[in-house]
Amino acid sequence: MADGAGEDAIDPFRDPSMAGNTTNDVQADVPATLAVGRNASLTLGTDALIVTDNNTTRSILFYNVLWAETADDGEVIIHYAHAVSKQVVRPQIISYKLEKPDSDLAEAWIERLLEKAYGASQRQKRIKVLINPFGGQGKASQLYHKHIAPIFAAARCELDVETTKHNGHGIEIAQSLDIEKYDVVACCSGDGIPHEVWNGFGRREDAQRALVKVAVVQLPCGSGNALCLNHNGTDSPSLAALAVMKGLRTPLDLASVTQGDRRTLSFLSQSVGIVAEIDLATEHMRWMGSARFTYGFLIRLIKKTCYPADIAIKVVHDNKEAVRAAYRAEAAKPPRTHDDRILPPPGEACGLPLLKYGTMNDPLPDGWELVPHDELGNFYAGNLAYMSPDANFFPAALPGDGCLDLIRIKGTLARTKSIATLLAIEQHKFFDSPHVDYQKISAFRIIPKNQKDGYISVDGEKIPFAPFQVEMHKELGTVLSKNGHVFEARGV
Ligand SMILES: Nc1ncnc2c1ncn2[C@@H]1O[C@H](COP(=O)(O)OP(=O)(O)OP(=O)(O)O)[C@@H](O)[C@H]1O
Repeated sequence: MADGAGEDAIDPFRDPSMAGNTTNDVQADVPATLAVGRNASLTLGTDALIVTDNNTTRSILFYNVLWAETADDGEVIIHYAHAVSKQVVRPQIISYKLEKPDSDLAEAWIERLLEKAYGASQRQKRIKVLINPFGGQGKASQLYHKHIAPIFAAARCELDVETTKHNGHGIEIAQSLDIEKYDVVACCSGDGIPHEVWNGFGRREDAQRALVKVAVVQLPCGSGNALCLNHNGTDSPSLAALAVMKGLRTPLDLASVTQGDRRTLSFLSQSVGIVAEIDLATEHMRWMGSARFTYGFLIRLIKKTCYPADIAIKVVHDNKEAVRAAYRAEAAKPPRTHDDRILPPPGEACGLPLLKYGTMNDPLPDGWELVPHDELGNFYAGNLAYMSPDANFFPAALPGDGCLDLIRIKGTLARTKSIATLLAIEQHKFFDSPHVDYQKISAFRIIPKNQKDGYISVDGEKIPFAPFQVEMHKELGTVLSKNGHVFEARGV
């Protein structure tokens, strides 16, 4: 996973005026170097701020610069995230007095620094922080105060912190949130709170405005932190906080899941079969962290179980070559610098989009065909790539292609082959495994059969063991991500 937090050993003598200069005309005459004391200077390099002080030179990546300002006495103060280890960054400050006081010059230079530090990412985000005190091993509050809040504060964000009080509280908070006051809802939790927040937005009369306007991000404080892994490329709380500070607004497809009379929004996955069972039947083993998924898989494999169902699928790309081509076409595009979706105006009624294919209660849509899957072992539809830190289950997944990636694996597969298939995930050979059926789809209906009871997982939450239907909504939700258009996962 890429991680841009380390202080690079870039060439400090590279001419900063030669490359990567994104400054506008107003700033063109601002010098790159600020003389700060007889033997010290601050220089805006290509990727980093170069600090020369008494013959020592070091660089601070622009990515790590959180804020800069002048103090009353004219001192230039720069706040940045300092890497104290591979997994932890902490805010630090450097401050220097200009050799010749010139507040206009200092302000202009700081503006240029912040432009390089933030690029297309919004500065001083207004953030509603939600902390789930029961997320993961119950340490969300501790993690927030130690690793996350200091980064947000150093970046001069406006923070409004609330602790969730009960199951479903995230839905209530999002449903009544004054969305004009916030740019981001940051969930210090597992994947459960983002799921609730998007569902809370989905219940509003201005659902589409809320879903486009307010980005939902996760700071990894739970046992399942897929949202963060995929968009920030890390499950370290402080690195994720830094990534969120620098995150680009990125549209994310969301799916409607209908079952009975309920319509739920799903951002992560829907599963029936072995993965659902592992996800839901091993909740009591949360203390194991993500290892519980591997453990659960091995235990269940011994049984070699089939989960028969009738399935209808609306296919977009029906074979691996077409899936790979779609992925590569998107990955080849330059990073997104702006969000070009239309934001419905405030006050306009804009509830969730209508369902193109109706609900599970409607007759099968025209052209759909229910196909018996009597030997089904795993039906797994994913919207993101990583499902857990070592599990890039859906390497071809894309945030805004309007598709779910669908994996089907037979339950009759020999145990040795099943284990080889599991191991193939970490070796990045899963996608090409001949035992894995992989497609991109826009909707499906699944009707489990010949089983009294079982597990169905939507975003890691258990839903009743009954038929359900899913339909994708292209770019309905919004996240912040490192590169704006593909996940922080190895693709295909
Ligand atoms: N104060 C609370 N008391 C009890 N449950 C809560 C509270 N706040 C939030 N929850 C619930 O905790 C559940 C799990 O949350 P979260 O995803 O943050 O943690 P997690 O450890 O990663 O769990 P999971 O692995 O199930 O996703 C959510 O369904 C949420 O509604």
